[in-house]
Amino acid sequence: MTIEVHLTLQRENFTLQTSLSLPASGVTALYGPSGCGKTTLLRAIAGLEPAAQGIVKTNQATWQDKQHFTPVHKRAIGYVFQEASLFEHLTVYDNIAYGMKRRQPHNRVESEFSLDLLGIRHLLDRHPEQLSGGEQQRVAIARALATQPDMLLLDEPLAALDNARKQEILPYLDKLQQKLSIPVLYVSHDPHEVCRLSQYLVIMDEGTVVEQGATSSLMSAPSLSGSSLFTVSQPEENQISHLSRDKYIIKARVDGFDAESSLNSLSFSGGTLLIPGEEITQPSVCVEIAASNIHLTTQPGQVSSMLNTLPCSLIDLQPCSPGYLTVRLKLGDEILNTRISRKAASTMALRNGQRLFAQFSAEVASS
Ligand SMILES: Nc1ncnc2c1ncn2[C@@H]1O[C@H](COP(=O)(O)OP(=O)(O)OP(=O)(O)O)[C@@H](O)[C@H]1O
Repeated sequence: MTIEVHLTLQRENFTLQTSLSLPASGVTALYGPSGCGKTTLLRAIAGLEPAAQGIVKTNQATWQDKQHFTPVHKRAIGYVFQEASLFEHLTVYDNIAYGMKRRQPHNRVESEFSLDLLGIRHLLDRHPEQLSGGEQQRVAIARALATQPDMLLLDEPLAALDNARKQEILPYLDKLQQKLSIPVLYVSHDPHEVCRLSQYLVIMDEGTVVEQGATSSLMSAPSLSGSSLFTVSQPEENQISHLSRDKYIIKARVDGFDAESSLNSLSFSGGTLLIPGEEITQPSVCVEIAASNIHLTTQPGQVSSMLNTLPCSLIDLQPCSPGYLTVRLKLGDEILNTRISRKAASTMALRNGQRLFAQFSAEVASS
């Protein structure tokens, strides 16, 4: 089953034109530059943009088509904005009870369940001003879930939080995405959040959908690899060092932890990754690999301080700066670039299509 969203909205200086078939469960991230129309799309799905024409269909109902338009209060939607916008004069309990009054007749999400899932049971008697920003957002999500929606819309729910508060709330969002049976549409500017929380990804630009697909495969799609959408660049000091400072973000599943050597083992399409440190408790994480940290060898068995040695194939070599070449590599489904001197490329007799081994260290990405 899918959610069908085919909408057009004409504003004076902006046109939204989207055609989407989204998974009816899990988290779909809407990602794209500021002003590309992410919020407008969420608002149109919620029925807050009556001028938007087209079709919005969920598993449960048709909210909009040529013949009819279900008003916003009749769409079974939970909507959370950047700011928690709780009722200041009400306690946490009463804020959530307010959501329960707007309950849809068919129950899908238990309020009790979301109190525990979001870790807010101990906050029920407090007022919003007695809560941290992260706690306020968790209450706002619980209030939205209390309406027992068929779909949860989260519009950059972490954008107003500082990094410490973001780190505090992310594990709750991890749990939410594992336990909720309803679909979640999650707007974000942040590739780390997209990678960590979503299974499906919609990339937008100028009111249209540029790409859509599984997050793990889209993040490394060749068509995006040059766009820096999912590479994290530090400010450039000079052009030559630019490439060597890029980082790649890969979504990996956590498979196990070896307590003796404090080593996490994770898997992705390219094989098994080893990451030292504390035990990772989430089921999946985003992993960063610095392009400058990728070393190439023609043999797998060479001893190295890099923990990971994975087979890859060389797609092509391009000149990038005097004495250097950019090497494009395919590692599982991922496409990664690294830089190598012309001299090393000639010593290793590198050629397109060659099978190589990439040695690198990886770390868990922090948002
Ligand atoms: N109420 C409005 N009236 C007219 N134009 C609007 C209105 N709200 C947004 N816009 C315009 O519509 C376009 C899309 O805005 P929207 O807020 O959907 O983008 P966004 O991708 O969510 O941006 P951001 O990431 O900065 O929140 C922008 O050009 C914006 O200026």
